[in-house]
Amino acid sequence: MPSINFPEFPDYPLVVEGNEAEIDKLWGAATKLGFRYLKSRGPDDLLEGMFQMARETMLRREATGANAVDATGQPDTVELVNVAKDDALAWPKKARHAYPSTVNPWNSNIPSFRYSTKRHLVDEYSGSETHVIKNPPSPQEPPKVAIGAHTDFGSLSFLHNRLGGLQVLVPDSEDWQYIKPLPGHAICNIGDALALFSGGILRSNLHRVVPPPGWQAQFDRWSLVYLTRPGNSWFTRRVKNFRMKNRTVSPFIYGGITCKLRHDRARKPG
Ligand SMILES: O=C(O)CCC(=O)C(=O)O
Ligand SMILES: [Fe+2]
Repeated sequence: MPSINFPEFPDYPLVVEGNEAEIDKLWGAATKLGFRYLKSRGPDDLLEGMFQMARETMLRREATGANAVDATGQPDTVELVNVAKDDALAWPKKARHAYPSTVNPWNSNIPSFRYSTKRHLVDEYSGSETHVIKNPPSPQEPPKVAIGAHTDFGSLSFLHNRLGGLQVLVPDSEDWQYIKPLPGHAICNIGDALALFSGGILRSNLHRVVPPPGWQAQFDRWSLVYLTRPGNSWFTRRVKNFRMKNRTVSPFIYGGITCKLRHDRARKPG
């Protein structure tokens, strides 16, 4: 198996001070696995509040199985409550979506909605959102995959979970490995937008959620993930397809960077 630490714990104050060893650790985590632990400053009350909000919301409307988890079309087993950053910051005004009354009181309380960089200005509309996810114990043997293999669509994702079940595909292998939840830590991973912005140097790694291992499997698994996306002005724009060696190449501009997608099957250039 390739040697990779699962995952690293870069010490951010030292990174900011310019400590070479910690910078190397962060760089290694961002380029090899795309996942790392992040010491989080005690958001436990907030987490509990979000889970309670989602419990009340899900009592009104249960919906699972919106996505397939594998190539056979097997549906997922999770329930979600999603809150858009723009609505949270505009609350009690509506920015984009309407929510059940159980959601609104909590919307403006999420500190990670204040995450800000040049491409992620707090006041600029974007697709950033929080997902509160519930996966009930699986009645089936073997238990069903809860969320199928995927990469995250955004820049950075910040995940809080208490039970196991999150697995990453070990780079250059076919092995799935658990990422253990650690008290006082969030799990931070790189998504597709940051992988694109970096020209593929930063890694957006495949991951999935399976029912928690061992004795944990008897409990509902709750997790909260905040998915950041660049502001809407950092748009994606198709340029023009062209043919190359029997392939169609679709260049597009994303956040000012030109990227190229190659389709294996030749299509008529657009
Ligand atoms: O619940 C988890 O542990 C991970 C969820 C996840 O990967 C996602 O929502 O994109
Ligand atoms: Fe994910």
